Amino acid sequence: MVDLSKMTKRDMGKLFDYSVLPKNTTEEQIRQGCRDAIKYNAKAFCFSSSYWTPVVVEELQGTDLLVGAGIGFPFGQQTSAVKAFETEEAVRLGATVLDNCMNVGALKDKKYDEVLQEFKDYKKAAGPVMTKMIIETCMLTKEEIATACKLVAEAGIDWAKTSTGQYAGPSVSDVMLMVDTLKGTKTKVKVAGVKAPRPQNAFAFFAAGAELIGTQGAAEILDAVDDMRRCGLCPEYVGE
Ligand SMILES: O=C[C@H](O)COP(=O)(O)O
Repeated sequence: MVDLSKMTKRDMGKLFDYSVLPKNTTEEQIRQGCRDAIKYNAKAFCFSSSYWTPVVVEELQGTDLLVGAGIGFPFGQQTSAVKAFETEEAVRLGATVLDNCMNVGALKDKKYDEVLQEFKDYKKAAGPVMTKMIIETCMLTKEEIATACKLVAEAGIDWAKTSTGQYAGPSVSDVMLMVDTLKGTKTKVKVAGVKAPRPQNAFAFFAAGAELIGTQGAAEILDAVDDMRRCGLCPEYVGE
C-alpha cells in the first residue's frame, strides 16, 4: 500500500496522472496542462485522444512524465478493431501510456469472451507500452466490478481504472473490491473521478489500496494533501 507519510510532496506527484479531458480543450490548455504536470512531478499527462499526442510529446520532452492517450474515450463502444487501430496510432505518435474504455454494455450483457478478446487485442496493439482499462464502476454492480477486474488481469493489462471522470466517481468500497479482486495479479488500481472533498477522498482511496489517481484536480489535491500532512495527519511529515 502507498505510504504517504514517507513521501515528499514531489514524490507524491508520481501518484497522480494529471489530466485535461474536456471536449472543448484547446492546444494552449493542453500545453499549460503539460507544464502544470511537470511542475507537480506527475506520473503522466493524460488527454482524451491520440490527436494531442504530438503536442504532448513536444511539451514533455526531456522529462520522465508519461504521455497518456485516451482510447475509445469516453464511451468505449467502438469495435475492437477500431480501438486496436487507435491504440497503434497513439503508440506510433509517441504515447507511452494508454487509458482505454471498456465496452460497459458488452460486460453487462455477459459477453465475457468478447470483452476478454477485446482486452487482449488492445494489449497486443499496445506492445510494450503501459496499458490501463477504465471499467466505469458507477455503472456496474459489485459482481460486475469483480468480473471486469478479473478479465482485465487475465488479459495482462497493467492497470484497472475506476472511471473516465465523465460520470460519478467510485466509492471507497468499489476501490477496496477492485484491490481485493486483483490481489495476487500484476494489475494495479487507478482511481479517477475523485469527488469533493477531493483531497480527503484522495487520502481515502490511497488507504483503500489505489496506487494512482487520475484527475484534472491534481494540483489542488497535491497542495491540500501536503497541507493536511503538515497539520499532522501523517505522523512523520517529511517536507517538500
Ligand atoms: O483521469 C480522469 C479524469 O480526469 C478524472 O476526473 P476528475 O478530473 O474529475 O477527477
